[in-house]
Amino acid sequence: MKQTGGGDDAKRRAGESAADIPGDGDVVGLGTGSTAAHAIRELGERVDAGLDVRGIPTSFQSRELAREAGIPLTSLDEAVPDVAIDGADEVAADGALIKGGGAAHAREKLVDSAAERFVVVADPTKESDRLSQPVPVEVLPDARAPVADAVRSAGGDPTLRAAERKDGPVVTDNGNLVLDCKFGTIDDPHGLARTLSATPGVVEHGLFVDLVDELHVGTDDGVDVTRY
Ligand SMILES: O=C[C@H](O)[C@H](O)[C@H](O)COP(=O)(O)O
Repeated sequence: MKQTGGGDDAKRRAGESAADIPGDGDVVGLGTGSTAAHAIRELGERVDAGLDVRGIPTSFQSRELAREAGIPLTSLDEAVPDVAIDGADEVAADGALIKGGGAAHAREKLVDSAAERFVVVADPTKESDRLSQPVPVEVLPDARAPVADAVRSAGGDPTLRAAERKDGPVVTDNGNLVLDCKFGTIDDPHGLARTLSATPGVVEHGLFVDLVDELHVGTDDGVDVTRY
C-alpha cells in the first residue's frame, strides 16, 4: 500500500543518510532526480570538508550538480563504483524498483549495477507492496512502433513521453525516445524485465530487479534503512 509522508524533507533525510556511506578513496555512482540530488549536494559539502571521493554521474543533470558541488568526476572507463546512490519512482517490498521518471534509467542501470553496493534513497510515497507504475522504456528512435507493438503483445499500454516545454517527445541524454508502458500491477517483474530486455530496439527499461543492496527511506523524524 502507498504510504504518505513524502516531501522534500523526507528526500533530504534519505539523501543525507546515504551520503554518510562513502569513505576516503571511494568512487561513487551519482544518481539522478530530486532525492539523489540531496545526496550529491551533501557529498559536495563533505568533499569541501576534506572527503576524498570521485563521482560517476548517471545523467546530464547529475553531472552538472556534481560539478557545482565540487565533486571530482571519473567514468566507468576509469573506475568501478564502490557505491551508487540513486532515487526511484517506486520500490516494492522485495526491493524491486521502477526508475526512469527523469528518463535517465539507461545510464542509471549501467552505473548502479556496476557498483559494489547500490543504495536507493526515497521518501515513503515511493514504497509499494508490488510494482504498478508505468515502466519507462528507452527505445531507439526508429524502434518506437515495433517496440510499442511488442509492449502491447506483452499486455502493456505504451505512451510516447512528451516533452513539457517543447512540442514533441522527450529525447534522452542518449538521443533516444521513451515509451511509458502501463502494465497494471506487475506480478512477475523478472519475466517482464526479460521480455523487455529481449525486444530489439529497446535500449533499456526502468525495471530494476535484484539490484538493490540497501534502501534509505526518509521519514518525518529520521531514516528507515532496509538491507536486502
Ligand atoms: O530517471 C530518473 C530516475 O530514475 C530518478 O532516480 C527517479 O525518477 C526518482 O526521482 P525523484 O527522486 O526525483 O523522485
